[in-house]
Amino acid sequence: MLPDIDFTSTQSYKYLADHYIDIVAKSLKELFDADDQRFEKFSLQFEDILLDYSKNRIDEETLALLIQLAKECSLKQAIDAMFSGEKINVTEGRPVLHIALRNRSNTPIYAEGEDVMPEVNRVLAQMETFSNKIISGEWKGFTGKAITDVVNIGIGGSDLGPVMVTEALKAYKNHLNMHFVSNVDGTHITETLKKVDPETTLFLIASKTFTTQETMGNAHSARDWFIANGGADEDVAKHFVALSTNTEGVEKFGIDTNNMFEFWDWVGGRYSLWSAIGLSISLSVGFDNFTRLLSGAHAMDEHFKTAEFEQNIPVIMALMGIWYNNFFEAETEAILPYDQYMHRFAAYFQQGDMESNGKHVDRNGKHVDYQTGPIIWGEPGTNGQHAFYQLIHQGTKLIPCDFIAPAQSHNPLGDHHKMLLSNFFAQTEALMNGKTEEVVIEELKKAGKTDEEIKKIAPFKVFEGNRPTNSILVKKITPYTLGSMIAMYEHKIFVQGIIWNIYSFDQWGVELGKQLAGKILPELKNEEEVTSHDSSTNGLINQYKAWR
Ligand SMILES: O=P(O)(O)OC[C@H]1O[C@@](O)(CO)[C@@H](O)[C@@H]1O
Repeated sequence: MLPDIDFTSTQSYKYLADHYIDIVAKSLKELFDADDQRFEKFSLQFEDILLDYSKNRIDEETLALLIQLAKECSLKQAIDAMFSGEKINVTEGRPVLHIALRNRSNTPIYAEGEDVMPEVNRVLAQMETFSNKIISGEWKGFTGKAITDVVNIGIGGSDLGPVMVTEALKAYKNHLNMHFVSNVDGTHITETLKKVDPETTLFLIASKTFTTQETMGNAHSARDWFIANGGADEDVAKHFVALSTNTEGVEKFGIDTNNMFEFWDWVGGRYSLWSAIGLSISLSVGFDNFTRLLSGAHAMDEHFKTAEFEQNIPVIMALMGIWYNNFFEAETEAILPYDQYMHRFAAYFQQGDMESNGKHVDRNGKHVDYQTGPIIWGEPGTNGQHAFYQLIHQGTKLIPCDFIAPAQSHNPLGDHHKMLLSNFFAQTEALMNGKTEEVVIEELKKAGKTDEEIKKIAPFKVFEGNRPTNSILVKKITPYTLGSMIAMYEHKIFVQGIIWNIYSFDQWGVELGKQLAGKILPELKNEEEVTSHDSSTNGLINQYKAWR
């Protein structure tokens, strides 16, 4: 079972609260000036991934206390509980075994007493065979043509992972055109269908539950379009496949269960890209690259499961986050990949982190009296520098940032990669050191400014610095290293949930909005004035009716 510990009552928490007073009085610059071994002490390498966490507001005592906190929260017990298939998703009564989906060593992993690996491998084999048929052109549409376009219809974990990975691995993609439809806004499916030919398009209906309003709505519209453009009912099997846990729902929609790629309840939606939900990835970059993605994640799983906390990258990342979230009162974390292919990486972990740890009751159902999950956001560098770095550098909010960059580019064009990386290195240095008023004044004098001018402008040009960052340098973003990085963040999220004593694998918070939308939808289908809600909701609905 999961431990049940209030981390704020632990000894290390109390020591950390005291220690915070000391550490906050020291600037990062002072910490670096005092110890020329900081980089060596506060960086870890896992295969081709380097985590430099030395630009954090920590010293050796901080790290020791944070690790002690993890131990006092019985983190190892929790890790073992997940990997051994215990039902740690307690409110849904399920194990959490996305690690089994990428268990390339094939050691037995048990869910409810049954080794899940034979089924995992069956679906992987099905994905391989199908991917090869589509990619090779062996699979034909209803007019005998090969498939040229794949449309994945899904939302949340049935969309964000496939989108992020197919974008991040675009350098590996084949001839198939990939499209992703998620929003129930008719624009999304309409704009996509304009681009594809019913004779050569394959639709993947990706939905763990096969009940999600957006996905079912889009799937029915896609099917209607297919039939209206030459397809017949008997042709649906050649152009529609389902990725789901819900066999009955798939059959009810009218997809042949031979065209169903199954996954299981012990796979959370936001942790499902490793499952049949990853079929679009396999189609886009080939099954071999999909298995390399799995292998990279598996390697990180083994690291997470076995490494001492001091050497454990996901644990260290998690503890840095706890330090800022619960002691520095930072409310957000930015993920800033200096790689254009990784442009959806932060968006992916908006669901991954915020749907996992955006919880306000602990595992006893008691309202917490401390902060839990942070707000996750971010955009690729260098674009973010021209959008929100002003606030990160000179704003009043503390924003811990993860800077991510590949040493090698897939597109080594002229000096572009050196320019990109010069910014990657410079930003964390600038955030750490800032720029003092003395230096500002010196620069303004050199620029020939008068004392009067200097007096006016200098305060606006001062950078406090002392703004913490992690730097994650990866040799090259490949299917393998991407898999490792995704798993690295997944396990960071897990660790934080354990320390905050919350359940990270349910998502009851997404239900109320859906429930109320279900009540409002029929009200929108008539012309009557609506009075059943508060005055705001009534007013909005009635104005909509007047204007439509
Ligand atoms: O895969 P499906 O069952 O269609 O769910 C889609 C998404 O909807 C949720 O908001 C849950 O309702 C996410 O957790 C999930 O990834």
